[in-house]
Formats: sequence, C-alpha cells, structure tokens
Amino acid sequence: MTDIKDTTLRGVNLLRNPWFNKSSAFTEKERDELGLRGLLPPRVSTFDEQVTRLKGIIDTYEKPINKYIVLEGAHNSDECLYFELLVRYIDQFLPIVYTPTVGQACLQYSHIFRYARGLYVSSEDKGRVRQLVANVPHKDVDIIVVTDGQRILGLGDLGVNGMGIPVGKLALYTACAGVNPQKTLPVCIDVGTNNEELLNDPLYMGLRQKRITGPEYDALIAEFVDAVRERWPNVVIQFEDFHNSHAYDLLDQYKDKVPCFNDDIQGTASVVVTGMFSAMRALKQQLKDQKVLFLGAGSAATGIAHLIADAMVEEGLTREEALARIKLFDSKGLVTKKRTAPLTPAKMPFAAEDAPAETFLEAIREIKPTAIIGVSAQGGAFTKECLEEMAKINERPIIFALSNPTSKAECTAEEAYTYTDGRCLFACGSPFKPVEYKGKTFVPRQGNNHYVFPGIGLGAIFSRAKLIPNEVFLVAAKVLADMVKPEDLERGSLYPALSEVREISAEIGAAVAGYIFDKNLAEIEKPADLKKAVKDAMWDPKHAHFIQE
Ligand SMILES: O=C([O-])CC(=O)C(=O)O
Ligand SMILES: [Mg+2]
Repeated sequence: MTDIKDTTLRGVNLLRNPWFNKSSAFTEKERDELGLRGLLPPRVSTFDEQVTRLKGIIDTYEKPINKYIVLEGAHNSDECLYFELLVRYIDQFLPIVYTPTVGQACLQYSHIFRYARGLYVSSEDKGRVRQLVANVPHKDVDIIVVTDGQRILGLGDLGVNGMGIPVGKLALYTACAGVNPQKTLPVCIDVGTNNEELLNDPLYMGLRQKRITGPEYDALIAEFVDAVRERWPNVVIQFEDFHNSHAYDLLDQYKDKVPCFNDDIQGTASVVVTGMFSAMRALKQQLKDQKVLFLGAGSAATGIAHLIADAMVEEGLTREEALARIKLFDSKGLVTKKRTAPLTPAKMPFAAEDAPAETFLEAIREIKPTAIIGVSAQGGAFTKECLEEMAKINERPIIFALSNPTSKAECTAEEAYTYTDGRCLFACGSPFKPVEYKGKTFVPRQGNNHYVFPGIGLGAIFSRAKLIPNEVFLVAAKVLADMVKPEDLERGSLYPALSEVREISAEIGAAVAGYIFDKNLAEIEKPADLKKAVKDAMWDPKHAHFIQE
C-alpha cells in the first residue's frame, strides 16, 4: 500500500497549491476523482519528464538572475519538482538559489518579487505578532531561518529585500539535509533600513523608515520568539545575516533559552575550522602551531577565531596561548588594546598589545602568519603583494578568501594560486572554477556554512533539542573534515564534493544529534541505530499519491 496524502483541496485549488501540486503528473484516476479532468493537457507526464522540462526551460536563460526567477516560480508552484531539480543538479543550481546569485536576487528583491513566501514581521506589528504567526498555514514548523536584513552576505543593509536569504537557506535545508519543506519557515523582521537607495526606490517593499534599534527592537524580537515558540514549542531558530551590533547580543540572549544558533558566527566558524583541519592534514602539521591573521573583525571573524582557539586548546595549548596565536585586522588596522573606542567582548581576547602596522601587508610582514582568513567584504583586499608575501614566509601558506558574493572575495582562486606559485592551500566563500597552474589543476571549494548548517539543523530537529550548545560546531567540523578524501586534498580541495552533501548532512546530523542526546538535551529517546534513524527521517522529493491506484 502506498501512503495516500489526504487533502480536501479540489480542482484548481490543488493546482495552485505548491505543497500538493503535481501539475501534469496527476494520474488519470486523480484527475477524475479530484476534479482535475480538463484542467490539464491530456497526456500524464512522468516526474522525470517534468524534471527534464523544467531543466530545459532554465537552461534557455543565460543570466543567473533569470534562472533564479524561473526556479523561484517552480518553488512556488510545485515544490517537489523544484527540490528534485536541486537535488539532481546541486552543483549547477546551488550557486543560483544560494550564494552568489541569491545576493543579486536580494539586491533586486523588490523588483523581481512575484510570490509571497514565509512570514514578514514589521515594527508596525508590535503587539500583534501572535496573530501574524497564527496566519502561517504550516501545521508544524521544525525550523525557522530569520533575518532582519541588516548584513546580507557582504552586501550590507538590504532591509526587507534580505528575505531572499532565509528562503535560500531553507531551500538548502531541504535539498541538502532532507528537512521537510512544509516544516520550514523563512522569516524577515522589518524594522526599516538605513539604505538610502532602497528608501528612495519606489518599488521597495519594506517599511520606509530608518531602522529602529535599542529596547523597541529587542522587544519586537522577543515578541516574535515567544509567538513562534508558543505555536511550535520545539522549533529551531537560525539567526542569519544580522549586523554585528545585534548578532552576538541575540545569540547571548537566546542560546540558553531556546534551540537556536547564529549561522554567520557559528556555522561559518565550523566550516572554516574544517578547512583548517584539512590544511593541517595536507601540511602534516597541527593547528596549535599555526599563526592566524584575520582580515575583518566582524561576527564571522570572531566566531571563527574563537572556534579555532577551542580546537587549539583541544590540542593541548592553554586558552591564553591559543588566543595569542590569532590576530584581527579591520578597517582601523590591527585590533589592539590601545584603541580608543572600547572593544567588543568578542574582539577583546584577540587584541594585540601594540601595532605599528598600518596596512594589512605590513601586518603580514610583522606577524608572519601561516594563515590569512578574509571575512572583510573587501573585494580584492588580498593583493598580489599580500599573497606574494605569504608565499615568501611560508612553504605552503593558507589563504581563505571567504567574503561573498564573488565581487566581495578578498582574492580569486586564480590570484591565490598564481601569486603563491601554486603552493597555497585555498578556500573561498563564493564558488570559483578549477584553476590550471603550471600543468596542475586545482579544484578550489567553498568554505561556506552550507556544508554544515543543514546537518546541524537536522540533528537538532531530529533530537528535538532543547538547546544547541556551541560544542556541536566543533563536532560538525570534525565529521566534515573526516569526509575529505586524500584525492580531494591532492587537488587542493579542503572540502568534500558538493554532490555528497546529503551524505555529509546525514553524518553531521547524526553526530550532532548524538551529542545532544548524550548531554541530555533531547526531548526524545535516543534510537538504537541513530545514523539509520536520522537517514530514514530525511525527506525525499517524491510526488504524493492522492488516490489508491
Ligand atoms: O550565505 C552564505 O553564502 C554564507 C553566509 O552565511 C553569509 O555570507 O552570510
Ligand atoms: Mg549568512
């Protein structure tokens, strides 16, 4: 017996509902019994034919943004088909529904908007957020990705246009980790924008006001968290692309109360530590012997820096020794204790005593790092001179240019390999094509949190986690690093192939769930075969049957 999906929807209402719509794949019997006869072309399509048809349409568009628009159309008309396409062609379509094209989509969001999706909570909804949450059609929500649009990728404040990011991240939850799409909810909190260009754009769809902040902002977020927790008590909340000025505060406020994490601080840290573990394997060295210099000192930088310090401590350093091996360089120069403006608690532990270095190049010369990590959103900031200097100091320098989208990358893959004479260990934040250099082909891979957040969320959802401790991000990094094969390292890849992402997410999900069970943070009993149970719980894009055939 096949499972039969129960719905009271009939006729055109079925065709208009992306959760149920099978379009031309509705069977003869379904057409008869669900009031669909005559509303579709006569010949019944197979799922494969539908995938071929949709892929064919998308392939006719050259510009990535147009592919995005067509894909979102599918997302909003036949979700199952959309996800099957993503799963089958993940390499091709991840850069569309996610970094870098999603960045372009966010810039133009109010101009390409066709379908409303997810939940919008604005500062005008103060006092009635519960009602808004009650309007959400989902019976159960397992995971929310929420942004306030203030730091969208490396693009800055995009206000309500930032909604593209939660939508994209959740698409990855389903495509990469088999989270049921009907249990995911993208949320945008609109408290205004300080982006003048958007405020002056007649089509801009968000509130036309400067951002509110302070107690009013905190109260709106609190009302939102309370309302969603009341309706869906186990819901996992992923904070995404909040500005530094809120990111740590929100995490500190909620991490011990609700199952939540900040992907930019913790997810990014996890994946970058993976990259460092892989680099250590290639170098046959230990993390505790590295000296790391960051360009950028925002939440991603300090999140990564703290997790690298944790990993160094696991290798035997004292925390003080670990912190001393890491330095941050931001728009005001090297972060030092001498700064007049007070340092945030996240930056403080990494502050150098003193710094004559004025430029990043001087800082490299002075500190002699083994690794430079770019999280600055300054496109091209790893100049030829910086890269050459790194190659002079190190036999095999570690170069991570993580800012995205592509225009914000600190250097390209080609620049990294060329200016270090093909000797660097490289990771990027946006996708770069393989690079040929002196007869060798390098395959750079993305140190992007997409390798870990879907699996971490999956583990938290599966175990019905009460909280998500920071340790799971190191757990995930180790699992991911173990999945990097010697052949990957041989080609300069510090991460596994994207085609393996569902397997990766299942492994990370099981390990994270395992940690949560062992710390007594789970709401359910630990299954005997955890890996199998997690894998079995993953959703596959398959059209439902509505009628016993
Ligand atoms: O979305 C991405 O590609 C990575 C990320 O979280 C960010 O840059 O904010
Ligand atoms: Mg992000």
